[in-house]
Amino acid sequence: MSHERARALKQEATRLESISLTAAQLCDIELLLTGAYAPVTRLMTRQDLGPEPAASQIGRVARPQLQVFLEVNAASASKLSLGQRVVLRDDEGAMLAVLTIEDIWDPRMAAKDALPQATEATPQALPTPETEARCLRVGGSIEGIGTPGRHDYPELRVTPSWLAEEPRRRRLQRMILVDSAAELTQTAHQAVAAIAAEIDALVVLQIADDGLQPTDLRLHRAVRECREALRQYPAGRAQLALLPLVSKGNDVHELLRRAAVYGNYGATHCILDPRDYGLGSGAEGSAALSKLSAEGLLKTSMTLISSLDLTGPAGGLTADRGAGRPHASHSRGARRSGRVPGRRGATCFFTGLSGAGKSTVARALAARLGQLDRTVSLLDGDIIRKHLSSELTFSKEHRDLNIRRIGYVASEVTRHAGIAICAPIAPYRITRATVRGMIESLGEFLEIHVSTPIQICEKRDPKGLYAKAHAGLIKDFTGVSDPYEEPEHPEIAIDTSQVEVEDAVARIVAELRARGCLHGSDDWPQTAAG
Ligand SMILES: Nc1ncnc2c1ncn2[C@@H]1O[C@H](COP(=O)(O)OS(=O)(=O)O)[C@@H](OP(=O)(O)O)[C@H]1O
Ligand SMILES: Nc1ncnc2c1ncn2[C@@H]1O[C@H](COP(=O)(O)OP(=O)(O)O)[C@@H](O)[C@H]1O
Repeated sequence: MSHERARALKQEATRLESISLTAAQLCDIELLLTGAYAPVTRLMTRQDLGPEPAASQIGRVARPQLQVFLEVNAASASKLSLGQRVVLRDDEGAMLAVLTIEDIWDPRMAAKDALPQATEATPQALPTPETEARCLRVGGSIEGIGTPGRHDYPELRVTPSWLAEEPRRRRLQRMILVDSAAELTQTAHQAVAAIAAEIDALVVLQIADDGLQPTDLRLHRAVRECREALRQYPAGRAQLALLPLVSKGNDVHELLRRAAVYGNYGATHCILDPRDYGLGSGAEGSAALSKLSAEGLLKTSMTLISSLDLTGPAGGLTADRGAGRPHASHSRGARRSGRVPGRRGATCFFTGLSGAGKSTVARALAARLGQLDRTVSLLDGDIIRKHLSSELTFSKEHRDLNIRRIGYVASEVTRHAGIAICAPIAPYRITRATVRGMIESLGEFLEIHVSTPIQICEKRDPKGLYAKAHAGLIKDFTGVSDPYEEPEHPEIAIDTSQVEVEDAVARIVAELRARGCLHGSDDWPQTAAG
């Protein structure tokens, strides 16, 4: 999309009703926008979906392979109507796409009671109070404004068009995509390597992002295990990919959805465990996969391979999990007190204008610390306001109360030798000093001023808030109609118009290490192949 179109959409989006997406919905939108759901490129309407098949037909061609629509609760749906344009946002409020609504329906209604079809121009009369708990489905075309700001493993988050070209760039004929690769045993990886050599294929070890936050160590462990597994393959013949897939179930529909996505990422073959999709094990599972292929439910070029002993305790990479982990020898008591070397508690307190880059750098930092096996509590301004401080306004008193609450939670995390990452605006010097006073005696306190100039923040305007503030639609907006008092002596200052996210993170990690909050050296490999 051209810059002009993106700017126009952003401008329009500031006036539109919003839908806040869940992690799974965010992944769906990303898959639609990148072409990973091709030929589906929009949120489907009832017409796109076709008639709902009877249960006995499931598993036959009558059922569309992909079913991608938005589910919203009835309260949100009551603000929507056919033809309306709405902006889709992530949990922080960043604008991702504009949806033009073409259909809204209640899946539990019989056809005769169904809501009007997409062709009707009139706004819909939607839910009454007794239907409040229901989920309604919404379909229509979407236009992307931005991509979700993912800063955990950017080198592993490849697009379908890029990955599909990778075998050719490496002069290989095919691509074997390994579903949920972190679960595979060492023996299974060796078997995959042998098949790949035979059919001249690149092996892609797929890690599903599963909507996990960068603070969730499960994601980092999966990446670590797959990086370890790469050693089973000859150089240049295998690659990791972190795909925006959240599991939608463990049945055949999920398998078909994944197979369609993998095909769009360029896979000619896919290795998966039929048991993960309720298809039985061994010969039974293989037969079920062959049947799906025979029914024409898979891309013709896609072969599902299931005859390997994929998972299990014997010989698995998982067998050595935990061995050699840092700090295994330290007693629990010592760890709790924060006296374990490299495990001192800390608060990284970001402060700066809206759009300065606090959340982006904070999330990337959380992901980096996770890679270094450090658990983190991320206290982002927007998220805190959604949960802990939902009743507060942006008056001076309420902003102070909000920051003191964040400070209190961060102090508890620091006291227990964790790392708290806070990313509010925190515009007032005195309140920031109060928080520093609450934490400094318990662990390290890093005030990180994200000092990006306001002109840059206004130009970025990822949530469209500056446009609204200038139009007088938001009052007391920091930097426009409310003050921001710059820190005088921050531990770190980062102007993100001059410093890349990775470099900002590296500076903070170095500072944490120098203060005894991290163990060992910062030597995790960051190559494109993982
Ligand atoms: N009037 C006004 N001023 C500033 N910001 C506003 C306002 N209204 C809403 N928002 C959105 O709220 C986010 C800032 O919340 P914080 O809790 O970080 O603010 S504060 O520290 O209590 O001042 C801020 O998030 P970031 O853009 O991530 O900074 C905005 O999305
Ligand atoms: N070097 C950088 N560091 C951080 N953000 C950047 C950088 N360059 C561009 N950006 C963009 O600036 C915007 C910052 O938004 P966000 O992180 O939500 O800011 P804040 O949390 O301070 O409101 C994002 O859209 C991000 O992609």
